[in-house]
Amino acid sequence: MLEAVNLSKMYGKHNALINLNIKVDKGEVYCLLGQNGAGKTTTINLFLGLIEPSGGKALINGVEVGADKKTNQMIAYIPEVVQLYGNMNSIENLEFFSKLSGNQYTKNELKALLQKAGLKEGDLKKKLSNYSKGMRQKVGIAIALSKNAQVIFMDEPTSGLDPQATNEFTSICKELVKEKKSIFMATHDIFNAVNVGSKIGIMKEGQLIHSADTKNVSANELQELYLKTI
Ligand SMILES: Nc1ncnc2c1ncn2[C@@H]1O[C@H](COP(=O)(O)OP(=O)(O)OP(=O)(O)O)[C@@H](O)[C@H]1O
Repeated sequence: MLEAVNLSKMYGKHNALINLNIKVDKGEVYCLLGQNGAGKTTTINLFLGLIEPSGGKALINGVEVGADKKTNQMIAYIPEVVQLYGNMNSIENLEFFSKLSGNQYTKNELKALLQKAGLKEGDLKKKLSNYSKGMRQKVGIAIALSKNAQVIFMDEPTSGLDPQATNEFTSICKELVKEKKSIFMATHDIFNAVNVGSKIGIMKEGQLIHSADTKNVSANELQELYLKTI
């Protein structure tokens, strides 16, 4: 699970993140909403250990994210556009990236991970240069699975996906939740946030203005709240 305790970040004199306090348990999906520049990516980067906080702390499974990068073994990150090798197929890409994180899998295990992430058998041997954005994202999810990451961070995971790919993405997230993974995503997609999220936060100018449990809010209500907030 992940936790932010009074997590803050200043870039020079600019307060990009102000005293963020959140807790995401195992099997929960936290969706962070907010306009461009609200501080979503800054929050993710602090959890990834790519930048240092100006105050407070970010914790993964109770371990503070720090210079020793110990927490990096427990997490995976799926960016908006998953960077993969276009001249290799999905099995080769997964083999390469899983080796980088110190894991060795047989071809059958690699195939099973890719299929678990939602790729069809017939697509596994196609070169990545022929993959759609949604298919690349599935390879990203397979990489996260191969790492056995307990916490998965995602930046704008449904942007640019068609409704069917978004639907597939939602189903895969629900499967990950069944395996007690924690997911933290920054998104502008209110409908998907209500659909896949267990908790939602709305951020404005570096501050978390609203938090809600998705059980208690509809997409329309969330949209209204979001528009009022920003
Ligand atoms: N490296 C940096 N140096 C200076 N200011 C930065 C830096 N990175 C981000 N900022 C500023 O911090 C604020 C928060 O940016 P951040 O990228 O976290 O927003 P965001 O919510 O992820 O936006 P988007 O939806 O556009 O990705 C913005 O005002 C941004 O200009």
